[in-house]
Amino acid sequence: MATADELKRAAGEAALSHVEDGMNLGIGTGTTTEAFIRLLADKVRDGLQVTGVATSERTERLCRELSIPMATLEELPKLDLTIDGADEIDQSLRLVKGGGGALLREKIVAVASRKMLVIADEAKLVETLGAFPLPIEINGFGMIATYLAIQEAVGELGLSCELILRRRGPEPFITDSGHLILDASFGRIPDPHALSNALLKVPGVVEHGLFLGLADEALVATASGVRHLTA
Ligand SMILES: O=C[C@H](O)[C@H](O)[C@H](O)COP(=O)(O)O
Repeated sequence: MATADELKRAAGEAALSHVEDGMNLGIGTGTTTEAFIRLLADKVRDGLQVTGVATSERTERLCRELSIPMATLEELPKLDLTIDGADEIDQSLRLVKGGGGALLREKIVAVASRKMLVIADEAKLVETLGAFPLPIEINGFGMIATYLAIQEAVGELGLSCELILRRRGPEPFITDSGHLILDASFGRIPDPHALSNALLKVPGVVEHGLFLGLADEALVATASGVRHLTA
């Protein structure tokens, strides 16, 4: 029986074959992506030439520690490929992301990429999105007003959710871009597009963790091998 770490490594290893010499690569955030980064660093040491653009400060630090050449998105505004993890993946490759709080930069980088490849273990595959709490990145100004406006917007869709301010210890969690995160527990999200549109109409919402129509392919590691899914 493979452990979760072994499955993450298997997905990361499979992703390496999608990386070509000379690519400008968006590099995601999270434990699965970290397994990929370590394998990528070995390839770079062996002569593979890539330039990475990180989706978080945490990823930037790890890549630099491992001597992977890095650039900013300002320097490389168009990327060949982004490789990133996910918290949930449905059959249409719609995703929930942001468990690590990197959703905003992850989405900006994914949109700047010609292709997004998701890497994950099979525990991330779901029939319907929503069991994992949906991260909603909000501006700190008027937090309570934004909280109430989200509840109202969600209610208009006939949904209800528990909204919890993410914390790191006793303090609110602050994203790399200086915002807060509300984790929204829906149980299930019957219409992700409708929810996405409703959330983005709330002015205090900066971004949410629904990635719809962004992932092109996914490599999902299972006990019997890595499944290659396409959108
Ligand atoms: O903000 C974090 C990201 O969206 C991660 O890609 C996601 O939470 C999956 O992380 P992990 O590979 O650690 O399960």
